[in-house]
Amino acid sequence: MIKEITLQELDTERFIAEKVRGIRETVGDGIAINALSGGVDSSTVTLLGHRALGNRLRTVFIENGLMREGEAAQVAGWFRELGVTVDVVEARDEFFAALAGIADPEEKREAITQTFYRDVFGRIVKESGARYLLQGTILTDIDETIAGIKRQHNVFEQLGIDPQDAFGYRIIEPLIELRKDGVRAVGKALGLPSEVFTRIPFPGPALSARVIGAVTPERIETVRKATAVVERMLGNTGAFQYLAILHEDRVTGMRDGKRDFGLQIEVRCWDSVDARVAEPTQVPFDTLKTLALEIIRAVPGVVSVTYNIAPKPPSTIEAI
Ligand SMILES: Nc1ncnc2c1ncn2[C@@H]1O[C@H](COP(=O)(O)OP(=O)(O)OP(=O)(O)O)[C@@H](O)[C@H]1O
Repeated sequence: MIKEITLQELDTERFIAEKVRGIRETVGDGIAINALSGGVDSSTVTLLGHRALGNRLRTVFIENGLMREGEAAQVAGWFRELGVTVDVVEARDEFFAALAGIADPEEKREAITQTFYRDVFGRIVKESGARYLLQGTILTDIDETIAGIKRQHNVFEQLGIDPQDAFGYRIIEPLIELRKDGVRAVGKALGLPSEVFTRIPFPGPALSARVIGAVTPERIETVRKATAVVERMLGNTGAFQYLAILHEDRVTGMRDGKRDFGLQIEVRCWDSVDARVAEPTQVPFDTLKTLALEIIRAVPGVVSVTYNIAPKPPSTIEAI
């Protein structure tokens, strides 16, 4: 049973000092590695690990072909400013090959987990000589995995997987006693820029969580373009999260005076505190209309844009 440290109990400087010491003791004079997505958790772990190990921590961003527009360069840029080198590793083909022909949401998650940890990351770890993986697992990830709400792709023990056997490395999880608010406080104290905190949540399976049905490079590109428009145009709503989903069904539309059996994008925008429950944001209708026109203009093949007005539950925030 992991003992929670609440935000009220958290003394950030003491926490950082203890974790830095712990990481140094565990890794000794070895090498550690970590996977950075640019989210708050892995960003905080990256800074903690660098404070403890300096260049003996290798930080990797995996270009899996499922991330948002310009994301790899943006994340690497933030960390360059902080003096941390991020290796961007190209692995698009491997992820798309693993996802080929899969439409079922759970199978997509599984294909991504396997490709990520066993194939791509497993290989990187082997090549690096690292014996330790620093990971940004937080208490909520554990709770959700145990409760069966979400199969987090960074929780192994609870799933009966021994990473040492399965992948050949030991895992260090310095944030495991914290929830998101605690992680933010630690990240801030370590000097993470506010852009990282103000980023909206983004799912582990990345844009593949927003493509209903088959995942192909073309379908991901469609949802990537729609996502860029949604993030640009709904960024000032103050909403908890906003996203675009590409549907499987095609619908009849009209483009340039001709019938066009085209694509359908669903927009979701949520008010929520902790993602457990959520209400659709009351975005002004004019904004929604402008958004729809911009998606149709910017994303080839789209003839229909819908807005989800069902709450969570029974809806979910992401599509899978
Ligand atoms: N493209 C990527 N490159 C490198 N690591 C990644 C990538 N996508 C996900 N990860 C890793 O997988 C972990 C779990 O991803 P998930 O999106 O579920 O994040 P999370 O638990 O909210 O954490 P974070 O806040 O760091 O994104 C991340 O913390 C990160 O270590």
